[in-house]
Amino acid sequence: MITSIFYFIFSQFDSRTTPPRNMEALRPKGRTTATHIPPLHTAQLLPIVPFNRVFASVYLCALLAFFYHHLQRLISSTTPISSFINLILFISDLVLAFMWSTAQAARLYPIQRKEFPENLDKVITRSDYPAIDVFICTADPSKEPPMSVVNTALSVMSYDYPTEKLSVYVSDDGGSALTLFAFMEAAKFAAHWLPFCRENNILQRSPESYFESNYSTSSQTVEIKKLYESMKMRVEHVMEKGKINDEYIRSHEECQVFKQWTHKFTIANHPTIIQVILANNKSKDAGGNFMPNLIYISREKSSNTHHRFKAGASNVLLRVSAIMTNAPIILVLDCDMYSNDPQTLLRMLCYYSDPKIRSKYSYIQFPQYFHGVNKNDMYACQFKRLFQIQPMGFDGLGGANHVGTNCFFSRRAFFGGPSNFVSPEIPELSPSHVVDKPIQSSEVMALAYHVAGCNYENQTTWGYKMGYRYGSLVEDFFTGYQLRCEGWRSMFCNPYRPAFLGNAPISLVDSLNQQKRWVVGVLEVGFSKYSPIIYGIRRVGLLMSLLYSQYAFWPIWSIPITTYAFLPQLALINQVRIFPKVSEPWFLLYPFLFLGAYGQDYFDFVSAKGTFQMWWNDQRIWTVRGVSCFMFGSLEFLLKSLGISTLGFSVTSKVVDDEQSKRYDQGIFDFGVPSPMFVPLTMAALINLVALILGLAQVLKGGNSLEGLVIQMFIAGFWVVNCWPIYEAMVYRKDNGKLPVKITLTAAFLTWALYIVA
Ligand SMILES: O=c1ccn([C@@H]2O[C@H](COP(=O)(O)OP(=O)(O)O[C@H]3O[C@H](CO)[C@@H](O)[C@H](O)[C@H]3O)[C@@H](O)[C@H]2O)c(=O)[nH]1
Ligand SMILES: [Mn+2]
Repeated sequence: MITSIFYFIFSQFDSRTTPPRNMEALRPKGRTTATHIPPLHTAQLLPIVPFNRVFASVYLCALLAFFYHHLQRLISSTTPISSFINLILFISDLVLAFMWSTAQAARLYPIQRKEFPENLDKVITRSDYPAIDVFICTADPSKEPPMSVVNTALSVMSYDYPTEKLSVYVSDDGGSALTLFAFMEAAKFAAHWLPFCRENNILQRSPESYFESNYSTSSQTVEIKKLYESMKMRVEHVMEKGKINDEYIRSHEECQVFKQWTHKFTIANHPTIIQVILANNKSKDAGGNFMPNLIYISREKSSNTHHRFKAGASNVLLRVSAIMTNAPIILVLDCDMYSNDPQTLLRMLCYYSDPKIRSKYSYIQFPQYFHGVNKNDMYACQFKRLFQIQPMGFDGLGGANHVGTNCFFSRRAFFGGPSNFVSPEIPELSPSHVVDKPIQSSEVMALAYHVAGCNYENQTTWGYKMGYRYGSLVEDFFTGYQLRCEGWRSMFCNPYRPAFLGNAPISLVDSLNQQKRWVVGVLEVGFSKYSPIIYGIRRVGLLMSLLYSQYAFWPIWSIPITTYAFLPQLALINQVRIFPKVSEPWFLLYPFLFLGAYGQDYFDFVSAKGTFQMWWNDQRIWTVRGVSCFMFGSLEFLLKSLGISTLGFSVTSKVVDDEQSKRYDQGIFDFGVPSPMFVPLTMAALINLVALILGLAQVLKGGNSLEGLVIQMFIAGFWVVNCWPIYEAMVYRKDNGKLPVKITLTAAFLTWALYIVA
């Protein structure tokens, strides 16, 4: 009964979205047609959905009761101090309840898709496959080793796909000759690697990962490994030296190419460089087959113009590729995300071979999976909820969230809504424009240079109505959301074998800094005129806007997390009871709400191939984020909004230091690089320990009954368990990853000051 009321309310609010309740997305395509075409894809609601809906209703009732109790307490507060405490608790719990409701939006209609690439040849012939442009962005050769970028490119160049239909575009915001050198070397190696993969039907086509795996050794593999190692040696040698030795330059043309890096060339000020490294009408591999196009682009930079980080780079890629190949489908990749499955393009075709789908769906998002994550993912870098679990919920509501990489776009989606085409300023950029000149012809090259210029976007709608959207450091989230608001649908495709694998940060500081950037980015969306709670709700419906709000307001988690890290503990130390006694009926709500939310989250997590320990670490890092990057990111957002600071896009390092990586593999926390973000974290660790000890002492002395303090003691104990690695790092570790003494002392002093004030 309750469920149906709940269901009814939501379906009323949500009439603008057309989730699969209209069954369109759920029906296996083709099964019902007269010609008996085998299905290319299916979609199914997850079996857990009925339970989720019932549980959501029950939980909602408990929440209503809980807030009734809260209000009662708030009204009946007698002293200013108790009003203050009750108010803070009320706000914190309100935030928790809001975040709970946003998470429910993902649990009401999650769907799982399946593709059948084996049926593809019954529907489309190879010669009719659409062309595909692949975009790979890199920004800094010192943080993103060119060898790893090159591996990403090689893994996609060797896809099981007609090579003449593939073009790989590399955007280098680092403007580095070394990166271009690496690509020129990679192109030579590709002439051997591509036929090798094809002939031997290799599954792992990133050479680095292939040679790390258990591959079968034959004389051919020995040979190809030698070629790879020699290329790697040259690239790494050049990286070490920081310049390209003459001995590595093999021809007059190559010499001319590198002459573009004149002495005036700097990262912030330089002209555009576009280098066609391989052209599919000219370059042949060792077996005599044509190779895919491979094009290097370093867009023009000038310190007087704003470059819009990755969004700006992606828009240059969109324009240059339009001039050169203008493929209708675009695959966007971060430089570390290599293809882990050569059949992925065929999976994508299971959807996009149907023009009806392409006219409605702007993108197909594949999840981000990572290699090299330690056994229990101690920094919770996999973001299972963001990348694997909630996208199914988004998808069921009509559109998956975009996560910046591993995504197949329909080029048309960058030019206005499905029925509202926004025409670009020159016809050559239009998705319907047919390229009829070879990519290296002088007209094509001249136009490509023109559209890559740093002032090209002035007086155009690039970044606002066309292309990737500007205004947020998480351009991926913002762009995906805007496309959804424009009326595009999108889908989430999560095959059993991960389609792509990337690097996750392996030190605490790196991961907190990455998420601090995300925090600034999402708040830029949450507090913009496009905020999901105001603008979004009218365009995408209540549920979808709730779901987008979860991310747009992601850092408000820090309000309840910080409150529960300090307030009950300070009260405990001062022998003040702030929660109901065990004997009061209201008490029961606390364990129910806590265990209910945690339990359901645990279930979601293990359903996405998680383990108990991974989940445990994940909830620990969630509390860590609450008192560090969420807080600091929000502060930075505030400063940025006030025009006081201008935080940029600090690229996450993909370089691994040996000692650090050893600690990571052993599961030891790394605090080595001092960061102010560690201070509130250490304070939380200290105050909880003190509160727990004093609380226990009081109870043992019999001065205060345990009955009234159970909840406070439990919270302090819970934090102490979660903070265990911090105590270790503070007290008895000697390695370079221990907590810097400076941080411990500052935190201890501030904790003491807090105690005095309280
Ligand atoms: O000015 C810039 C900055 C970054 N990048 C590229 O953007 C990608 C992502 O950067 P990374 O440092 O790896 O950021 P992450 O936080 O790991 O990336 C996630 O978050 C980003 C938004 O903050 C999205 O762009 C990414 O796709 C998404 O994977 C990399 O390929 C960079 O080379 C640029 O091309 N130009
Ligand atoms: Mn990354």
